[in-house]
Amino acid sequence: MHKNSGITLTASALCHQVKVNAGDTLSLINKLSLSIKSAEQIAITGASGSGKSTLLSLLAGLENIQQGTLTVEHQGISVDDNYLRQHSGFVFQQFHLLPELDAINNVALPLKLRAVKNADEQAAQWLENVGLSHRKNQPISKLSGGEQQRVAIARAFVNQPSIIFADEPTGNLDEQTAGEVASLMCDFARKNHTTLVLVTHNLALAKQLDSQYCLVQGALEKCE
Ligand SMILES: Nc1ncnc2c1ncn2[C@@H]1O[C@H](COP(=O)(O)OP(=O)(O)OP(=O)(O)O)[C@@H](O)[C@H]1O
Repeated sequence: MHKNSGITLTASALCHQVKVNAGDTLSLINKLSLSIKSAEQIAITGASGSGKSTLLSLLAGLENIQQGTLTVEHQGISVDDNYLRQHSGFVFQQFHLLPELDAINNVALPLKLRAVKNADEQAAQWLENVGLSHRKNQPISKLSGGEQQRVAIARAFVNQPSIIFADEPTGNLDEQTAGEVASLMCDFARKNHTTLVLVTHNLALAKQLDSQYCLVQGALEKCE
C-alpha cells in the first residue's frame, strides 16, 4: 500500500459564529485549539447541534476562518488551504455518490478528473480492497447502504489523501454494518498512514481511534 507523507494541522483559538433568526449570532466555536499529528486518528463527539460538522469544515479548509488560525504543515513546511483540500478525502453520512454512475466509475471519478491514466485499474483495486469487486458494475442505486459507504470509502482513499475527514460515516447504517465499515476505514487509514478526523455520535467507534474529544460549548474536552 501507498505510504503517505504527513500533514499536521494546528488550530489555535478558533472562534466561529453563525447568523440565526432575527439577525442574532450564535457562537458555535469558542477559542478552540487542537493539534492533529500526521497519521493520528481523532474522534470528535458531542451533542447534536454543538457544532461538530462546522468544526470539521473549518479544519478541512472548507469554511473561512473568522477568528484564530489554522496552520497546515506538510513535512514541517507550511502549506495553504488549497494544498490541504487537494490532499484530503471526505466521507459523509449521506455517502454523496453519483447515483447515475456505477460503483467503479464513482471511485474512478476523482482520478479521471486529474487525468490519471490507469484510473479504472486503481478504482478496481480499491473496490477489491473494500470487498466489492463483484459489485463494481452495479449502479449505486442498486447497492445497500453499507455497500454504498464502502464505495465512498474507496473513493476517498483512491486519491491517496494525506488526511480523511469523515462526518458521521456510519450514521445511516445498522450497528453491525456500522462496525464493519468503521473498522475498514480505520484499518485503511492506519495501513496508508492517513490522518483521520472523524465526527461521530457512535462512542464505540470513537474509542477505536487514538484520541477522543468532546465538543462542549464551542471548545474541545479530551475524553479519557
Ligand atoms: N451557516 C450557518 N448558518 C446558520 N446556522 C448554522 C450554519 N451552520 C451551522 N448552523 C447551525 O449551527 C448549529 C450547529 O451545526 P452543526 O451541523 O455544526 O452541528 P453538529 O454538532 O454537527 O450537529 P449534528 O450532530 O446534529 O449533525 C446548528 O444549529 C446549525 O443549524
